[in-house]
Amino acid sequence: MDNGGQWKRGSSRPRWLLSLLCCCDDLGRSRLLGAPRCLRGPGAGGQKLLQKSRACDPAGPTPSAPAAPAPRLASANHSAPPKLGTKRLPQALIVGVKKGGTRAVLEFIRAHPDVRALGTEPHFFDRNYGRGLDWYRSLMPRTVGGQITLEKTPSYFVTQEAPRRIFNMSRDTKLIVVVRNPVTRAISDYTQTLSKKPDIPTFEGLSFRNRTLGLVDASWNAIRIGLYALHLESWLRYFPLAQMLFVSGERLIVDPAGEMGRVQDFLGVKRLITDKHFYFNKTKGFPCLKKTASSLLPRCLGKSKGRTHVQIDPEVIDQLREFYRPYNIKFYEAVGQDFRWE
Ligand SMILES: Nc1ncnc2c1ncn2[C@@H]1O[C@H](COP(=O)(O)OS(=O)(=O)O)[C@@H](OP(=O)(O)O)[C@H]1O
Repeated sequence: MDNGGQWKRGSSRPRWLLSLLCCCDDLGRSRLLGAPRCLRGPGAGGQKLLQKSRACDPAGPTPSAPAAPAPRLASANHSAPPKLGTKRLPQALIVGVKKGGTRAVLEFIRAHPDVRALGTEPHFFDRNYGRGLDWYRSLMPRTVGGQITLEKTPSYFVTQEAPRRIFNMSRDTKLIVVVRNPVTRAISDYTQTLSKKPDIPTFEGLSFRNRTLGLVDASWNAIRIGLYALHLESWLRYFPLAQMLFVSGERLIVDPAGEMGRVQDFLGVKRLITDKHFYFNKTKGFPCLKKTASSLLPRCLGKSKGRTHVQIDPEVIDQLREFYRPYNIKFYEAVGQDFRWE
């Protein structure tokens, strides 16, 4: 139910004014100056980079709007609306973890007027590094004044080279890591893979090198990603802990405003996203964004977020919980936060 916004029918704003105000972002949304939003179809919160931008009429879906011709601008060469702002390299990144709740954090924080975020995952610091920083910058949304540019690619957290590469871009980059109980995270990850490849072996089968001996296969990605303490070590070689924020994926669901308050403080922006922005959608079973003056429809995340998980043998869950316990404790100690996954 990833609803896009749409402009009110019967708007009295003339079409030429809309065309000046409406700059569709990567999700087909217009955000400037409380401008109308471009119509967005289901699933338009596209996860894939470089997929073609959705066609977006800058005037928005206004079939009943008066068909007045757009007034000519002073200079004869100006057929396109002026582009406001500058594309900047991100000052903050959501670096992980996959299936932690990264999309929720991104969508919630981009409701803030001082934050502009790329809606797709650019995978620059893992897969696309060879394309260079200019390419990376060109993907970014335009920002004005002190607005923060943000992107999220959850695989960065487990990419060995990512910390050094990000440090080389800017040692001041703020890093957000959304973490979740590694056992639930692994099941979520597996559930997603299974939805695309129904023929893969069972979760129970993939989790162990030898199940009878209780030997967990830590080389399986779904297990490996949850070894947060190990991955964290690579980041701490380049960044101080104070430059990292660890968001609880569990609290993000029960108290989105609380976790988003921490995110806003960390980014140094005013706490504008509060409990007034959220409602609990019973059908979805998750918090969603309420409609606001600039976002005319309430918005839940898409169908791939909040899926029903595959049923896993409870004994296997216990074995994995035991397996992760020492890594979790090490992680709590390193970050100074108890996530209560035990
Ligand atoms: N508000 C809200 N709505 C829907 N889903 C929410 C929300 N907050 C957190 N979550 C949890 O986010 C999980 C998906 O995590 P990610 O967005 O990091 O996934 S991904 O790595 O980008 O694929 C997703 O995991 P699953 O439940 O396993 O699907 C959700 O539990």
